Amino acid sequence: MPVITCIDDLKRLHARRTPRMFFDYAESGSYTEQTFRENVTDFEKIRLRQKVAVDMSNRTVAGTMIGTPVAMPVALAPVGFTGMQSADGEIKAARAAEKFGVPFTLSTMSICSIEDVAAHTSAPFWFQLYVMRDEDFVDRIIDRAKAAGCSALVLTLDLQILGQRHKDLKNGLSAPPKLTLPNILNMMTKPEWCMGMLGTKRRTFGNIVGHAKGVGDLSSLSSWTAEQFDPQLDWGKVARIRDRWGGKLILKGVLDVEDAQRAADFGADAIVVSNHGGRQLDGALSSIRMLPSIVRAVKGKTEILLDSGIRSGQDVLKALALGADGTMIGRSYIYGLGAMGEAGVTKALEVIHKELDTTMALCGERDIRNLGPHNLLVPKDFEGDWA
Ligand SMILES: Cc1cc2nc3c(=O)[nH]c(=O)nc-3n(C[C@H](O)[C@H](O)[C@H](O)COP(=O)(O)O)c2cc1C
Ligand SMILES: O=C(O)C(=O)c1ccccc1
Repeated sequence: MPVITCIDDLKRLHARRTPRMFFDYAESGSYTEQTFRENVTDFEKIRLRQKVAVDMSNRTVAGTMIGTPVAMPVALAPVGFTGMQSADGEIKAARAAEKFGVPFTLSTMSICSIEDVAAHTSAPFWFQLYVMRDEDFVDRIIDRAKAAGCSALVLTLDLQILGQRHKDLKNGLSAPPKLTLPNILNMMTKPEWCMGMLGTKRRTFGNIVGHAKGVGDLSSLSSWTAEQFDPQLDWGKVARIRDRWGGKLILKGVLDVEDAQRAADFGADAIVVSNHGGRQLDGALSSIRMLPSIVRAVKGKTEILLDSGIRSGQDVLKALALGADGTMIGRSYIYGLGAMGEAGVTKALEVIHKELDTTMALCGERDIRNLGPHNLLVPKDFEGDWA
Protein backbone atom coordinates (compact mmCIF):
# COMPACT_ATOMS: atom_id res chain seq x y z
CA MET A 1 0.00 0.00 0.00
CA PRO A 2 1.58 3.30 -1.08
CA VAL A 3 1.89 6.08 1.49
CA ILE A 4 -0.67 8.80 0.73
CA THR A 5 0.11 12.22 2.16
CA CYS A 6 -1.80 14.63 -0.09
CA ILE A 7 -4.52 14.86 -2.76
CA ASP A 8 -1.88 14.81 -5.50
CA ASP A 9 -0.81 11.29 -4.40
CA LEU A 10 -4.41 10.13 -4.88
CA LYS A 11 -4.50 11.75 -8.32
CA ARG A 12 -1.40 9.84 -9.43
CA LEU A 13 -2.87 6.57 -8.19
CA HIS A 14 -6.21 7.31 -9.84
CA ALA A 15 -4.39 7.82 -13.17
CA ARG A 16 -2.61 4.50 -12.74
CA ARG A 17 -5.59 2.36 -11.66
CA THR A 18 -8.57 3.62 -13.68
CA PRO A 19 -9.10 3.35 -17.46
CA ARG A 20 -7.77 6.33 -19.34
CA MET A 21 -11.17 7.46 -20.66
CA PHE A 22 -12.53 7.96 -17.13
CA PHE A 23 -9.45 9.57 -15.60
CA ASP A 24 -9.25 11.96 -18.58
CA TYR A 25 -12.94 12.74 -18.21
CA ALA A 26 -12.42 13.77 -14.59
CA GLU A 27 -9.21 15.68 -15.26
CA SER A 28 -10.53 17.74 -18.18
CA GLY A 29 -11.62 21.33 -18.44
CA SER A 30 -13.41 22.73 -21.49
CA TYR A 31 -11.59 24.02 -24.60
CA THR A 32 -8.21 25.63 -23.73
CA GLU A 33 -8.63 24.69 -20.04
CA GLN A 34 -7.68 28.24 -18.96
CA THR A 35 -10.43 28.42 -16.33
CA PHE A 36 -9.67 24.86 -15.17
CA ARG A 37 -6.00 25.80 -14.58
CA GLU A 38 -6.69 29.18 -12.99
CA ASN A 39 -9.13 27.65 -10.48
CA VAL A 40 -6.04 26.06 -8.92
CA THR A 41 -3.38 28.74 -9.56
CA ASP A 42 -5.60 31.55 -8.17
CA PHE A 43 -5.77 29.77 -4.81
CA GLU A 44 -1.96 29.85 -4.76
CA LYS A 45 -1.96 33.65 -5.12
CA ILE A 46 -3.72 34.05 -1.77
CA ARG A 47 -1.27 33.76 1.12
CA LEU A 48 -1.76 33.06 4.80
CA ARG A 49 -0.82 35.18 7.81
CA GLN A 50 1.12 33.27 10.45
CA LYS A 51 0.32 34.04 14.11
CA VAL A 52 2.39 32.68 16.99
CA ALA A 53 2.10 32.29 20.76
CA VAL A 54 -1.66 31.89 20.56
CA ASP A 55 -3.32 29.10 22.58
CA MET A 56 -4.18 26.47 19.97
CA SER A 57 -5.73 23.84 22.25
CA ASN A 58 -9.35 22.69 21.87
CA ARG A 59 -9.63 23.50 18.21
CA THR A 60 -12.61 22.70 16.03
CA VAL A 61 -13.22 22.74 12.31
CA ALA A 62 -16.79 21.49 12.75
CA GLY A 63 -19.64 23.69 11.58
CA THR A 64 -22.99 23.59 9.85
CA MET A 65 -24.13 23.54 6.24
CA ILE A 66 -27.73 24.61 5.48
CA GLY A 67 -28.46 24.16 9.17
CA THR A 68 -27.06 20.62 9.53
CA PRO A 69 -23.97 19.89 11.66
CA VAL A 70 -20.90 18.79 9.66
CA ALA A 71 -17.44 17.55 10.71
CA MET A 72 -16.01 20.27 8.45
CA PRO A 73 -17.73 22.61 5.97
CA VAL A 74 -16.78 20.49 2.95
CA ALA A 75 -19.48 18.66 0.95
CA LEU A 76 -18.90 16.16 -1.84
CA ALA A 77 -19.96 17.83 -5.10
CA PRO A 78 -22.16 16.07 -7.65
CA VAL A 79 -20.04 14.21 -10.21
CA GLY A 80 -21.49 12.41 -13.22
CA PHE A 81 -20.07 8.95 -14.09
CA THR A 82 -18.81 8.48 -10.51
CA GLY A 83 -19.77 4.80 -10.67
CA MET A 84 -17.44 4.35 -13.66
CA GLN A 85 -14.37 5.54 -11.73
CA SER A 86 -14.85 2.59 -9.42
CA ALA A 87 -17.66 0.00 -9.38
CA ASP A 88 -20.67 1.30 -7.37
CA GLY A 89 -18.70 4.52 -6.86
CA GLU A 90 -21.65 6.64 -5.72
CA ILE A 91 -22.47 4.19 -2.94
CA LYS A 92 -18.81 4.08 -1.88
CA ALA A 93 -18.51 7.89 -1.83
CA ALA A 94 -21.83 8.32 0.00
CA ARG A 95 -20.77 5.83 2.67
CA ALA A 96 -17.39 7.50 3.15
CA ALA A 97 -19.11 10.91 3.49
CA GLU A 98 -21.65 9.54 5.94
CA LYS A 99 -18.96 7.99 8.17
CA PHE A 100 -16.94 11.20 8.06
CA GLY A 101 -19.92 13.44 8.79
CA VAL A 102 -20.06 15.56 5.64
CA PRO A 103 -22.82 15.82 2.99
CA PHE A 104 -22.73 13.76 -0.20
CA THR A 105 -24.41 15.01 -3.38
CA LEU A 106 -25.72 12.51 -5.93
CA SER A 107 -25.66 13.69 -9.56
CA THR A 108 -28.60 13.21 -11.94
CA MET A 109 -25.92 11.66 -14.21
CA SER A 110 -24.86 9.02 -11.71
CA ILE A 111 -24.48 5.30 -12.34
CA CYS A 112 -26.09 4.19 -9.05
CA SER A 113 -29.68 5.41 -8.80
CA ILE A 114 -31.18 7.55 -6.03
CA GLU A 115 -32.96 4.49 -4.67
CA ASP A 116 -29.77 2.41 -4.75
CA VAL A 117 -27.77 4.99 -2.81
CA ALA A 118 -30.60 5.44 -0.29
CA ALA A 119 -30.75 1.66 0.22
CA HIS A 120 -27.02 1.48 1.04
CA THR A 121 -26.70 4.51 3.36
CA SER A 122 -28.53 5.85 6.37
CA ALA A 123 -27.67 9.57 6.38
CA PRO A 124 -29.78 11.73 4.06
CA PHE A 125 -27.86 12.95 1.01
CA TRP A 126 -28.31 15.90 -1.36
CA PHE A 127 -29.66 15.33 -4.85
CA GLN A 128 -28.41 17.36 -7.82
CA LEU A 129 -30.89 18.02 -10.59
CA TYR A 130 -30.28 18.67 -14.27
CA VAL A 131 -33.39 20.10 -15.91
CA MET A 132 -34.47 17.99 -18.86
CA ARG A 133 -36.92 18.97 -21.60
CA ASP A 134 -39.23 16.16 -20.41
CA GLU A 135 -41.13 17.86 -17.56
CA ASP A 136 -42.71 14.59 -16.46
CA PHE A 137 -39.27 13.12 -15.96
CA VAL A 138 -38.21 16.19 -13.94
CA ASP A 139 -41.33 15.94 -11.77
CA ARG A 140 -40.81 12.23 -11.21
CA ILE A 141 -37.13 12.53 -10.31
CA ILE A 142 -37.95 15.32 -7.83
CA ASP A 143 -40.55 13.03 -6.28
CA ARG A 144 -38.06 10.15 -6.22
CA ALA A 145 -35.51 12.33 -4.39
CA LYS A 146 -38.21 13.32 -1.88
CA ALA A 147 -39.27 9.71 -1.38
CA ALA A 148 -35.63 8.71 -0.78
CA GLY A 149 -35.38 11.33 1.98
CA CYS A 150 -32.87 13.62 0.24
CA SER A 151 -32.25 16.65 2.46
CA ALA A 152 -31.54 19.24 -0.25
CA LEU A 153 -32.07 19.74 -3.95
CA VAL A 154 -28.97 21.11 -5.68
CA LEU A 155 -30.21 22.68 -8.91
CA THR A 156 -27.36 23.12 -11.38
CA LEU A 157 -27.78 26.16 -13.62
CA ASP A 158 -24.53 26.27 -15.59
CA LEU A 159 -24.88 23.25 -17.87
CA GLN A 160 -27.88 23.30 -20.19
CA ILE A 161 -25.40 22.84 -23.01
CA LEU A 162 -22.07 21.07 -22.63
CA GLY A 163 -18.72 22.86 -22.83
CA GLN A 164 -16.51 20.71 -25.06
CA ARG A 165 -13.77 18.66 -23.44
CA HIS A 166 -11.48 17.54 -26.25
CA LYS A 167 -10.22 14.34 -24.63
CA ASP A 168 -13.74 12.94 -24.17
CA LEU A 169 -14.31 13.12 -27.92
CA LYS A 170 -10.97 11.50 -28.68
CA ASN A 171 -11.50 8.73 -26.11
CA GLY A 172 -15.11 8.06 -27.10
CA LEU A 173 -16.22 8.53 -23.48
CA SER A 174 -19.38 6.59 -22.65
CA ALA A 175 -21.08 4.44 -20.00
CA PRO A 176 -20.86 1.55 -20.43
CA PRO A 177 -17.48 2.16 -22.11
CA LYS A 178 -17.21 1.37 -25.81
CA LEU A 179 -15.11 -1.74 -26.22
CA THR A 180 -12.79 -0.50 -28.96
CA LEU A 181 -9.38 -2.16 -29.23
CA PRO A 182 -7.48 0.75 -27.58
CA ASN A 183 -10.03 0.84 -24.75
CA ILE A 184 -9.80 -2.92 -24.20
CA LEU A 185 -5.99 -2.85 -24.20
CA ASN A 186 -6.02 0.02 -21.72
CA MET A 187 -8.56 -1.72 -19.44
CA MET A 188 -6.40 -4.84 -19.38
CA THR A 189 -3.77 -2.81 -17.51
CA LYS A 190 -6.36 -1.98 -14.77
CA PRO A 191 -7.25 -5.40 -13.30
CA GLU A 192 -8.81 -4.16 -10.05
CA TRP A 193 -11.13 -1.83 -11.93
CA CYS A 194 -12.13 -4.66 -14.31
CA MET A 195 -12.87 -7.04 -11.42
CA GLY A 196 -15.03 -4.40 -9.79
CA MET A 197 -17.00 -3.75 -12.98
CA LEU A 198 -17.48 -7.46 -13.64
CA GLY A 199 -18.86 -7.77 -10.11
CA THR A 200 -21.59 -5.13 -10.47
CA LYS A 201 -24.59 -4.64 -12.75
CA ARG A 202 -24.40 -0.85 -12.36
CA ARG A 203 -22.63 0.31 -15.52
CA THR A 204 -24.94 2.91 -17.03
CA PHE A 205 -26.93 5.93 -15.84
CA GLY A 206 -29.16 4.48 -13.12
CA ASN A 207 -31.34 7.59 -12.62
CA ILE A 208 -32.20 7.80 -16.30
CA VAL A 209 -32.11 4.49 -18.15
CA GLY A 210 -35.38 2.74 -17.36
CA HIS A 211 -36.94 5.96 -16.01
CA ALA A 212 -37.00 8.41 -18.93
CA LYS A 213 -38.75 7.60 -22.16
CA GLY A 214 -36.79 8.00 -25.41
CA VAL A 215 -33.41 8.61 -23.75
CA GLY A 216 -31.79 7.51 -27.00
CA ASP A 217 -28.10 6.87 -27.44
CA LEU A 218 -26.09 8.09 -24.46
CA SER A 219 -22.73 7.42 -26.10
CA SER A 220 -22.18 11.01 -27.24
CA LEU A 221 -22.60 13.22 -24.20
CA SER A 222 -22.66 16.48 -26.11
CA SER A 223 -25.37 15.52 -28.59
CA TRP A 224 -27.30 13.69 -25.87
CA THR A 225 -27.17 16.76 -23.62
CA ALA A 226 -28.27 19.00 -26.50
CA GLU A 227 -31.24 16.68 -27.18
CA GLN A 228 -32.31 16.08 -23.59
CA PHE A 229 -31.43 19.14 -21.46
CA ASP A 230 -33.93 22.00 -21.49
CA PRO A 231 -32.41 25.04 -23.24
CA GLN A 232 -35.36 27.16 -22.06
CA LEU A 233 -34.43 26.88 -18.38
CA ASP A 234 -34.99 30.33 -16.84
CA TRP A 235 -35.98 31.78 -13.45
CA GLY A 236 -39.64 30.94 -14.12
CA LYS A 237 -38.79 27.27 -14.52
CA VAL A 238 -36.53 27.42 -11.48
CA ALA A 239 -39.57 28.66 -9.51
CA ARG A 240 -41.66 25.75 -10.76
CA ILE A 241 -38.99 23.30 -9.56
CA ARG A 242 -38.61 25.08 -6.21
CA ASP A 243 -42.36 24.77 -5.62
CA ARG A 244 -42.55 21.13 -6.69
CA TRP A 245 -39.61 20.24 -4.41
CA GLY A 246 -40.68 22.31 -1.39
CA GLY A 247 -37.52 21.54 0.63
CA LYS A 248 -34.05 23.07 1.03
CA LEU A 249 -32.85 24.47 -2.31
CA ILE A 250 -29.23 25.09 -3.35
CA LEU A 251 -28.58 26.91 -6.65
CA LYS A 252 -25.30 25.76 -8.17
CA GLY A 253 -23.19 27.44 -10.82
CA VAL A 254 -23.57 31.09 -9.78
CA LEU A 255 -20.53 33.16 -10.80
CA ASP A 256 -21.99 36.64 -11.20
CA VAL A 257 -23.01 39.26 -8.61
CA GLU A 258 -26.41 39.98 -10.16
CA ASP A 259 -27.20 36.28 -10.48
CA ALA A 260 -26.22 35.82 -6.83
CA GLN A 261 -28.56 38.66 -5.82
CA ARG A 262 -31.35 37.12 -7.88
CA ALA A 263 -30.76 33.73 -6.27
CA ALA A 264 -30.84 35.27 -2.78
CA ASP A 265 -34.04 37.24 -3.51
CA PHE A 266 -35.49 34.03 -4.89
CA GLY A 267 -35.17 32.40 -1.48
CA ALA A 268 -32.40 29.91 -2.22
CA ASP A 269 -31.11 28.39 1.02
CA ALA A 270 -27.63 28.44 -0.48
CA ILE A 271 -25.77 29.20 -3.69
CA VAL A 272 -22.68 27.43 -4.97
CA VAL A 273 -20.21 29.91 -6.43
CA SER A 274 -18.84 27.67 -9.14
CA ASN A 275 -17.62 27.49 -12.73
CA HIS A 276 -18.23 23.74 -12.79
CA GLY A 277 -14.56 23.01 -12.17
CA GLY A 278 -13.58 24.82 -15.39
CA ARG A 279 -15.62 22.40 -17.49
CA GLN A 280 -18.17 24.84 -18.91
CA LEU A 281 -17.41 28.49 -19.79
CA ASP A 282 -13.71 28.48 -20.64
CA GLY A 283 -12.49 32.03 -20.05
CA ALA A 284 -14.63 32.60 -16.97
CA LEU A 285 -12.74 33.79 -13.91
CA SER A 286 -11.94 31.34 -11.14
CA SER A 287 -14.59 30.92 -8.44
CA ILE A 288 -12.22 32.11 -5.71
CA ARG A 289 -11.59 35.37 -7.60
CA MET A 290 -15.34 35.96 -7.98
CA LEU A 291 -16.05 35.17 -4.34
CA PRO A 292 -15.30 38.53 -2.64
CA SER A 293 -17.73 40.56 -4.77
CA ILE A 294 -20.47 37.93 -4.30
CA VAL A 295 -19.83 37.92 -0.55
CA ARG A 296 -20.21 41.72 -0.45
CA ALA A 297 -23.54 41.42 -2.28
CA VAL A 298 -25.32 38.52 -0.55
CA LYS A 299 -23.52 37.52 2.67
CA GLY A 300 -26.15 36.74 5.31
CA LYS A 301 -29.01 36.66 2.77
CA THR A 302 -28.25 33.16 1.54
CA GLU A 303 -25.57 30.66 2.50
CA ILE A 304 -22.53 30.94 0.22
CA LEU A 305 -20.77 27.73 -0.79
CA LEU A 306 -17.79 27.68 -3.14
CA ASP A 307 -16.26 25.02 -5.35
CA SER A 308 -13.78 24.74 -8.24
CA GLY A 309 -10.09 24.25 -7.60
CA ILE A 310 -10.04 23.06 -3.97
CA ARG A 311 -7.20 20.54 -3.59
CA SER A 312 -6.25 21.00 0.08
CA GLY A 313 -7.36 22.12 3.53
CA GLN A 314 -5.39 25.33 2.92
CA ASP A 315 -7.71 26.03 -0.03
CA VAL A 316 -10.78 25.41 2.14
CA LEU A 317 -9.41 27.81 4.75
CA LYS A 318 -8.80 30.50 2.11
CA ALA A 319 -12.37 30.22 0.82
CA LEU A 320 -13.82 30.45 4.34
CA ALA A 321 -11.60 33.39 5.25
CA LEU A 322 -12.77 35.20 2.11
CA GLY A 323 -16.36 34.81 3.32
CA ALA A 324 -17.69 31.49 2.04
CA ASP A 325 -19.87 29.64 4.56
CA GLY A 326 -18.82 26.28 3.16
CA THR A 327 -17.18 24.51 0.25
CA MET A 328 -17.63 21.58 -2.10
CA ILE A 329 -14.97 19.32 -3.57
CA GLY A 330 -15.23 17.46 -6.86
CA ARG A 331 -11.96 16.06 -8.21
CA SER A 332 -10.28 15.91 -4.80
CA TYR A 333 -12.55 13.05 -3.76
CA ILE A 334 -12.88 11.53 -7.24
CA TYR A 335 -9.08 11.01 -7.30
CA GLY A 336 -9.45 9.11 -4.02
CA LEU A 337 -12.30 7.00 -5.37
CA GLY A 338 -10.42 6.12 -8.56
CA ALA A 339 -7.31 5.34 -6.52
CA MET A 340 -8.71 3.21 -3.70
CA GLY A 341 -12.51 3.09 -3.76
CA GLU A 342 -14.32 3.97 -0.52
CA ALA A 343 -11.04 3.98 1.45
CA GLY A 344 -9.68 6.53 -1.01
CA VAL A 345 -12.62 8.90 -0.50
CA THR A 346 -12.13 8.57 3.25
CA LYS A 347 -8.42 9.28 2.73
CA ALA A 348 -9.19 12.42 0.71
CA LEU A 349 -11.47 13.69 3.50
CA GLU A 350 -8.87 12.84 6.16
CA VAL A 351 -6.13 14.65 4.25
CA ILE A 352 -8.23 17.81 3.85
CA HIS A 353 -9.47 17.71 7.45
CA LYS A 354 -5.94 17.40 8.85
CA GLU A 355 -4.59 20.14 6.58
CA LEU A 356 -7.47 22.44 7.52
CA ASP A 357 -6.98 21.85 11.24
CA THR A 358 -3.19 22.32 11.13
CA THR A 359 -3.37 25.39 8.92
CA MET A 360 -6.02 26.97 11.14
CA ALA A 361 -3.80 26.41 14.20
CA LEU A 362 -0.75 27.93 12.51
CA CYS A 363 -2.90 30.95 11.59
CA GLY A 364 -3.59 31.33 15.32
CA GLU A 365 -7.26 30.35 15.18
CA ARG A 366 -9.16 27.75 17.20
CA ASP A 367 -12.58 27.91 15.62
CA ILE A 368 -13.37 27.79 11.95
CA ARG A 369 -16.14 30.35 12.44
CA ASN A 370 -13.57 32.99 13.42
CA LEU A 371 -11.66 32.87 10.14
CA GLY A 372 -11.73 36.09 8.14
CA PRO A 373 -9.74 38.44 5.91
CA HIS A 374 -7.41 39.07 8.87
CA ASN A 375 -5.94 35.58 8.22
CA LEU A 376 -5.05 36.36 4.61
CA LEU A 377 -2.63 38.30 2.47
CA VAL A 378 -4.41 38.97 -0.80
CA PRO A 379 -2.62 40.70 -3.71
CA LYS A 380 -4.02 44.17 -4.33
CA ASP A 381 -5.03 43.30 -7.87
CA PHE A 382 -6.54 39.89 -6.97
CA GLU A 383 -10.10 40.75 -7.94
CA GLY A 384 -8.79 42.38 -11.11
CA ASP A 385 -9.79 45.57 -12.87
CA TRP A 386 -12.23 44.11 -15.36
CA ALA A 387 -14.52 46.34 -17.36
C1 LIG B 1 -15.90 14.50 -13.61
C2 LIG B 1 -16.86 15.57 -13.20
C3 LIG B 1 -18.22 15.40 -13.37
C4 LIG B 1 -19.11 16.38 -12.94
N1 LIG B 1 -20.46 16.16 -13.04
C5 LIG B 1 -21.31 17.06 -12.50
C6 LIG B 1 -22.70 16.79 -12.47
O1 LIG B 1 -23.16 15.73 -12.88
N2 LIG B 1 -23.51 17.74 -11.95
C7 LIG B 1 -23.04 18.94 -11.46
O2 LIG B 1 -23.81 19.77 -11.00
N3 LIG B 1 -21.73 19.19 -11.46
C8 LIG B 1 -20.86 18.27 -11.96
N4 LIG B 1 -19.52 18.53 -11.91
C9 LIG B 1 -19.02 19.76 -11.28
C10 LIG B 1 -18.77 19.53 -9.78
O3 LIG B 1 -19.98 19.40 -9.08
C11 LIG B 1 -18.00 20.68 -9.16
O4 LIG B 1 -18.64 21.90 -9.45
C12 LIG B 1 -16.54 20.76 -9.63
O5 LIG B 1 -15.98 19.47 -9.71
C13 LIG B 1 -15.72 21.59 -8.69
O6 LIG B 1 -14.41 21.70 -9.12
P1 LIG B 1 -13.21 20.78 -8.58
O7 LIG B 1 -13.33 19.48 -9.30
O8 LIG B 1 -12.02 21.56 -9.00
O9 LIG B 1 -13.38 20.62 -7.10
C14 LIG B 1 -18.61 17.56 -12.35
C15 LIG B 1 -17.25 17.73 -12.19
C16 LIG B 1 -16.36 16.75 -12.59
C17 LIG B 1 -14.88 16.95 -12.38
O1 LIG C 1 -19.32 16.33 -17.07
C1 LIG C 1 -19.89 17.17 -16.37
O2 LIG C 1 -19.29 18.11 -15.85
C2 LIG C 1 -21.32 17.04 -16.14
O3 LIG C 1 -21.81 17.75 -15.33
C3 LIG C 1 -22.14 16.10 -16.94
C4 LIG C 1 -23.06 16.58 -17.86
C5 LIG C 1 -23.80 15.71 -18.64
C6 LIG C 1 -23.65 14.36 -18.46
C7 LIG C 1 -22.74 13.86 -17.54
C8 LIG C 1 -21.99 14.74 -16.76
